[in-house]
Amino acid sequence: MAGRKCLALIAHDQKKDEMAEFARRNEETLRTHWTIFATGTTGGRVLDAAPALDVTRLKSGPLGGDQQIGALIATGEVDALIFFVDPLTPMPHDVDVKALMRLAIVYDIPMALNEATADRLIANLHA
Ligand SMILES: O=C(CO)COP(=O)(O)O
Repeated sequence: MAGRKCLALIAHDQKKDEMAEFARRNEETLRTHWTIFATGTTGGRVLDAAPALDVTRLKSGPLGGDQQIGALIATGEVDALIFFVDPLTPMPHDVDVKALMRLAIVYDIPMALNEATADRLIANLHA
């Protein structure tokens, strides 16, 4: 749908419940105003929680999904990134996570790393 913005969603395993709840709680706003790209497992959880959403599932993060989202940012296709990061668990693909955040900074994409910021981001950007 023309005029919709593109949102990238990612959540680490310990944050996936939070992401599912975020999607469920904001289903109407997300459905109306946002096209969503998500890493594989996160996208599955989001669709389970909010089936009406337009979600394209990419590869799982550890298998390259973070880098796919980075590529979309680099080509100008992502308007905002919501990444619920688990700060307490070491990740084998930590370099990919850092690279993705780096691109979000380079291309000046609004980036929410927790729920409080994510709520404000989607509320402000869809207008
Ligand atoms: O690991 C991730 C981000 O670094 C998320 O990937 P999944 O959504 O496939 O679990």
